[in-house]
Amino acid sequence: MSIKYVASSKLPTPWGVFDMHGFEDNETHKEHVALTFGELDDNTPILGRVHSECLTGDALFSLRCDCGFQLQTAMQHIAEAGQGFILYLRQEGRGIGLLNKIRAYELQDKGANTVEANEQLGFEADQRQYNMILPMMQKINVNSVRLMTNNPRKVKAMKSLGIEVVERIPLQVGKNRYNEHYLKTKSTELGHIMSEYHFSDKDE
Ligand SMILES: Nc1nc2c(ncn2[C@@H]2O[C@H](COP(=O)(O)OP(=O)(O)OP(=O)(O)O)[C@@H](O)[C@H]2O)c(=O)[nH]1
Ligand SMILES: [Zn+2]
Repeated sequence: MSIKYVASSKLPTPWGVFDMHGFEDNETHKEHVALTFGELDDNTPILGRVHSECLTGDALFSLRCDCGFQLQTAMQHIAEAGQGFILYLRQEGRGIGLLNKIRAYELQDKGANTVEANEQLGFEADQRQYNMILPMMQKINVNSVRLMTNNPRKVKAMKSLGIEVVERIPLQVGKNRYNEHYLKTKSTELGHIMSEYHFSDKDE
């Protein structure tokens, strides 16, 4: 894998003005983005989030998942803290791509859960890779992190790359009647820690 830094600019948002840094993966030709806020001092653990692309949740206001809510809340927390970063990784649909995610949603509309739908399409439940994180973090000068995530496997993947994750900060936002079953499946099948949520027993 070869990640090339391309350019940086300002990104004004409702929560404050971030700096946006663009990267290109020369193997997959995916274009990834890092957002930073404030001065990043590499001696202190930095509040951050590694967010996987979800066009439907992040841009189209979908209530099927929690992605958009997590992204907005993370940006808000970072702005409030005055310092932090977001890595926005272009691995849509846990790595299967947008059109396959829509295929998976079609199966979920017919009763499959999020894991079964991926498997019925011949994919693993989660096909994401995280190797691009390291060169991106090196470029933005962060090596120690307080990570906003409910996914312990993401923490493990980052630690195995040599990144110090000093704290996992839960990011349990956006539960609604359309994603309750999905969030419960993430907790029971994919290992996400959703302890702040109370799930009803119906639907199982
Ligand atoms: N294949 C598939 N991908 C989905 C589905 N719902 C969300 N995604 C994708 O899942 C990715 C986000 O992963 P999640 O499992 O929601 O969360 P996470 O990144 O592992 O963990 P957090 O840091 O807690 O958000 C994004 O790429 C979404 O596009 C689904 O039903 N099927
Ligand atoms: Zn989503």
